Amino acid sequence: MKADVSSSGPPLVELIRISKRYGDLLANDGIDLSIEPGEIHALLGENGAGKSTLVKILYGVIEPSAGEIRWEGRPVSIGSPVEARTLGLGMVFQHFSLFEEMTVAENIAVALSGEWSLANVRNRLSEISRTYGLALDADRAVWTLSAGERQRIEIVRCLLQNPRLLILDEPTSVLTPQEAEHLFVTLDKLSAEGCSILYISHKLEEVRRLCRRATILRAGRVVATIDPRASTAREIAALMVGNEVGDIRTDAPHTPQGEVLRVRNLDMPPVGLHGQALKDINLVVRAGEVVGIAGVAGNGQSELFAALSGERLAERNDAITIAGKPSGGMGIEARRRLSAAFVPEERLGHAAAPTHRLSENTLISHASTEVRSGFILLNAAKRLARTIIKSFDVRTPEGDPQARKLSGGNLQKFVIGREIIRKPKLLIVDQPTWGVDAGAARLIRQSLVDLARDGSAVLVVSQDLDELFEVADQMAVIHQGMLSPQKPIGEWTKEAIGLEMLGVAQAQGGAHAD
Ligand SMILES: Nc1ncnc2c1ncn2[C@@H]1O[C@H](COP(=O)(O)OP(=O)(O)OP(=O)(O)O)[C@@H](O)[C@H]1O
Repeated sequence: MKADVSSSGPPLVELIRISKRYGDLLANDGIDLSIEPGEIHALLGENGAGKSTLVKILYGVIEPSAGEIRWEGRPVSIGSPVEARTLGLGMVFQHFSLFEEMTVAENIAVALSGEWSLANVRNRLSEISRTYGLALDADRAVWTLSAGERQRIEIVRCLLQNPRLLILDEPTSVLTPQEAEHLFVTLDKLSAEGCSILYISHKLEEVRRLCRRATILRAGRVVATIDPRASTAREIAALMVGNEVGDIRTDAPHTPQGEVLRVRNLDMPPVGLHGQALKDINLVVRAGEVVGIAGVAGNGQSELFAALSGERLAERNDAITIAGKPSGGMGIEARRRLSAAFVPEERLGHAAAPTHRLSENTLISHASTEVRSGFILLNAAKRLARTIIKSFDVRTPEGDPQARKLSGGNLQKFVIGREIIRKPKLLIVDQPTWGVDAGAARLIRQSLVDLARDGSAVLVVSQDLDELFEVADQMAVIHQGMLSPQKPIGEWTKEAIGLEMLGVAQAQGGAHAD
């Protein structure tokens, strides 16, 4: 099933024997990759395989240690993102860099650093919106927009510069299924017009839908270039990790016990001008079960996490009860002492201190066992870090590296492992497998299910519906700070969830049969 994408002229871009060394680690090891004009080319690989490194080299963010880049057959050196854009490269990053208070048109004009007048931007914006089906209102302030609309701003910003190659890094992780489908139509159109696309994703079904060629990296090297349509998602995942990726086991009998978390009529005002208020949240998580919270990003998930973890305190102590104790007014440390553990969405900065070593990062949630009379037990911290690394298959560039040196997915495994290894009575985790490859996602999901089957209560907030259907016993949907009734997973359909996500069910008085 070798891929075949033929074209008469030279490829648009060729990466030849690209290598990047970090100390002893070869993050990219002699990578060859070529992209034809108009091709949608997938770049796949498990966490830490070297995808971000390669794309950063192509976009001029980091310098390769060796190798050559050719653009339409000519050797080029891409020293900065500005040079990359001049050449015809556009990149849509996972994290958007937009100014909340400014309008769509102002944000685009600012990003183009004065090359375009506001009037020009507005004209071209409506033209591009129409041509590519990227509906955007030039005068809306960014803070009023969904993640999908924000992503459209970034795409339009790239398109205004007529890119020849568009790089997209996990673009659908912030989108609803409908928005993702819409994006695919736009990408198909761009490709038909001759714009090439380099598409990084861990979602193999969408890669099969979109791409005719995929380059698969493992440990910094190209292990295969395939036509993804000729393989199943499972076969591609096996190529990425070097062995079979199985399904998760959830078959142990599900017998939930007593309540570990009870949320009663929780209200919380918004933080700042554009935060989301929480309105009359009710929720129960019992020992032995996983409860999922679905919803499109920005509907109050982070506010709910802050309220449940104690990063923000509730007005009423009895609004939140953990292990039988009213805890609404308790801070995070006091809640941890009730055997609760928390994994926030943002792993670097929030869940882990970037410039601290992994052993030091264990202190964030293990201080009670690693600090004695004010002294840090460094050897204990190092031992613990080693155990987490081993049990959760964290691939590290060196023995005890700084957190920032881990690839995104590997840091996620470390942070989740650090909490699960405590065997907490209650685990609350926000977006557990965001940016994580298929093998690691399976490991993380299995650990969550196993923790619940061992008697803990687990609350998973996730935008990934497939994930929730895989791990959750009960589910509720959050929309504009309100939570739908919680129901057993078998009673939900994707359609009913979609209606709750859009708030249609609430407007109709509930699409749920409770
Ligand atoms: N600044 C750095 N210093 C040392 N090692 C680094 C640095 N940046 C990345 N690495 C290492 O390079 C390897 C490749 O990382 P990279 O981020 O390219 O992987 P990736 O395929 O994008 O992974 P993910 O899917 O998790 O984002 C990893 O082992 C990572 O730990």
